[in-house]
Amino acid sequence: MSTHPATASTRPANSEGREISMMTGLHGDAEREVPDVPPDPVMEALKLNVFYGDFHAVHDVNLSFGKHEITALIGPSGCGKSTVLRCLNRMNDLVAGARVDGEVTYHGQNIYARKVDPIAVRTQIGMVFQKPNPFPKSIYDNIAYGPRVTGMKVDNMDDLVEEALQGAALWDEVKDKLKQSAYGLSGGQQQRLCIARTIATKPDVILMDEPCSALDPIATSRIEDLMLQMRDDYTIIIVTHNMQQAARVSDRTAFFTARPDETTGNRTGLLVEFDRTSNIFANPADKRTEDYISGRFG
Ligand SMILES: Nc1ncnc2c1ncn2[C@@H]1O[C@H](COP(=O)(O)OP(=O)(O)OP(=O)(O)O)[C@@H](O)[C@H]1O
Repeated sequence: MSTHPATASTRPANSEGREISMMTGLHGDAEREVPDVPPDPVMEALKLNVFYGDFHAVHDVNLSFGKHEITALIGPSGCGKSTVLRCLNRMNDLVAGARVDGEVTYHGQNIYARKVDPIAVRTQIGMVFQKPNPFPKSIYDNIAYGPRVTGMKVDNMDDLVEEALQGAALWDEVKDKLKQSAYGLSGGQQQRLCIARTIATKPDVILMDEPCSALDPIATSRIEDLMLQMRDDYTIIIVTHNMQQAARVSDRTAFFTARPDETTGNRTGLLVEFDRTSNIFANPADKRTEDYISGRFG
């Protein structure tokens, strides 16, 4: 099993690589140089295990998230992608019966250490959900809400709202209707509003849990463009079922699968392979990755 990019050069070549790469629309390293290992890791998961009650949902995950990179978490349904993502900003604290073992570090500090405030963690490590979930408030108040409730020092809220909406590529579409309800926006606009709401509190890392799964292809494409723009300012970690999307936007990909327990049949998620996205799609090290990305299972 290869879970480290440094092993990439020792892998056998995959004769199907070119075909898979074309199938997924992979942009590859030609557009961006992706180093062998995640640069200046902002976050790391170290021997991460997650349980829901007695159920061992995720086994021993080690991952490193490079600064200003987009990392995609992919794999078949139930392999623990969203569970891992939720551990990265302690969202699993809010799930009854969930227990996390191991460490998640943010700039070297374990976010599960006793003295750490989970609210502060979620301010630094923001999250965008699968379904756009604007508050039943105006566009303006959706953005201003986070800074207000977290007591952020804001010199000029109008400027902050504009900056966040600009950052989410929504400003031009809403600048004349900031006081109107966010519910009047299209699904794609609502999702960009949720991204603007997340960036308004000035996070460092943005977690995205299938952010485009409720959107049409045009809205999806706008969000993907936005992610690529945002990469200059944020570290982004995305769960996606859409392999083309992982190939189009991410620098690095982690492929997970689920292994059934021989006695109980319970399926525990595990990391199979973590590498540069170009390697995962064109030259995967593990047969399970190759089978998945070429559509042979999952
Ligand atoms: N709140 C919960 N309580 C109990 N079990 C849960 C809970 N959330 C997830 N699970 C279980 O943990 C396992 C991993 O689920 P998770 O949603 O993380 O997988 P996933 O790979 O993101 O799946 P999908 O692609 O279908 O969204 C599954 O078996 C799921 O049923």
